[in-house]
Amino acid sequence: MTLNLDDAKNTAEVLTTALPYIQRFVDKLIVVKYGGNAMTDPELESSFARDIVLLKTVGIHPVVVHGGGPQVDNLLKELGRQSDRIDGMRVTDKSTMDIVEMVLGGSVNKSIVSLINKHGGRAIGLTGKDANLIQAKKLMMEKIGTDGVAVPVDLGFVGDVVSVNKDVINMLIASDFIPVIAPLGVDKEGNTYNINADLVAGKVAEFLQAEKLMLLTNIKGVLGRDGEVVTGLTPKKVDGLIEDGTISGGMIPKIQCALDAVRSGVKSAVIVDGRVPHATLLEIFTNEGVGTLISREIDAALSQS
Ligand SMILES: Nc1ncnc2c1ncn2[C@@H]1O[C@H](COP(=O)(O)OP(=O)(O)O)[C@@H](O)[C@H]1O
Ligand SMILES: CC(=O)N[C@@H](CCC(=O)OP(=O)(O)O)C(=O)O
Repeated sequence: MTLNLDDAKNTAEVLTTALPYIQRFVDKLIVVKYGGNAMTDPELESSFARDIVLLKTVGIHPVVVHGGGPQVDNLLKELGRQSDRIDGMRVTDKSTMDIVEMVLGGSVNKSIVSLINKHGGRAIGLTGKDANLIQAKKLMMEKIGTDGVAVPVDLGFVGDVVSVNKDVINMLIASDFIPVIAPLGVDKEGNTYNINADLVAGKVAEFLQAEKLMLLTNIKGVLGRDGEVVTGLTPKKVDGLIEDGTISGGMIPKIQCALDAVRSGVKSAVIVDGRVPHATLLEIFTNEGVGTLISREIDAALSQS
């Protein structure tokens, strides 16, 4: 086979374009939240796995936290059951918890691990229960009633993250593994909790002081009142958009986690369209990125207003 010089030049150009980004992120930790809605197409799943392997190969350290809400819904449906959601959180009774654990800690976790390993990575799957990775407590939620008074809402075995055992993750990274974490947590009494995966990803990024938190989902970014992608988000703006119903459902915990993460020291958080092939690479290796960026600079400057 003869070398096509034009093709080779293009390839070389693409590779050298990536160089400053590789230099910027080398040895840094990037937490990638892979949402259940982004796991819809085998080709996209493969491109995600290859992106993760590529990052690791060039010396960047990805930590994957995955969701799987739609996959849990599917099994519940097959079993003739259903569960309610309140502000994006699944109301989780004991038997729903068993199903959530089976799906997230079982089939979803293992299929991501297998795919990354198939592409040459060294992924290791774990839930927040392994080595007490994610210490949790019952999530307390309140809703404002029509009379303006806050009333407590019981979501069952839904957890909030108390702490993340960063030593376990750092040890895995030091041994060249790619941690793939299912969003389950455990409390001091040994109770298992179902935790929103965005929340887990945000806390993992925070405890590890990651360079970037990337939330992959099935939409081009945070959409405003006219359906446009919103930029320059401030806590105040976000509150307004939630209050008038522009931001709803699963986007509520997602945007709140992104804001919390940057306030707690993560350099930037981005909500990325996981339906774009190689979204992870495009986000890291281009200036434009492919989603709604929340950076510490924007947050600090705009939250004054
Ligand atoms: N203002 C908004 N901008 C973008 N998405 C929104 C907004 N409000 C609600 N959503 C919904 O949030 C969804 C993303 O949350 P979720 O379904 O939990 O995703 P994932 O499974 O990737 O975590 C979008 O697909 C969209 O339907
Ligand atoms: C409490 C709660 O809602 N937990 C989620 C955990 C999975 C998740 O967050 O999945 P996605 O990221 O794909 O939405 C659930 O049971 O669906």
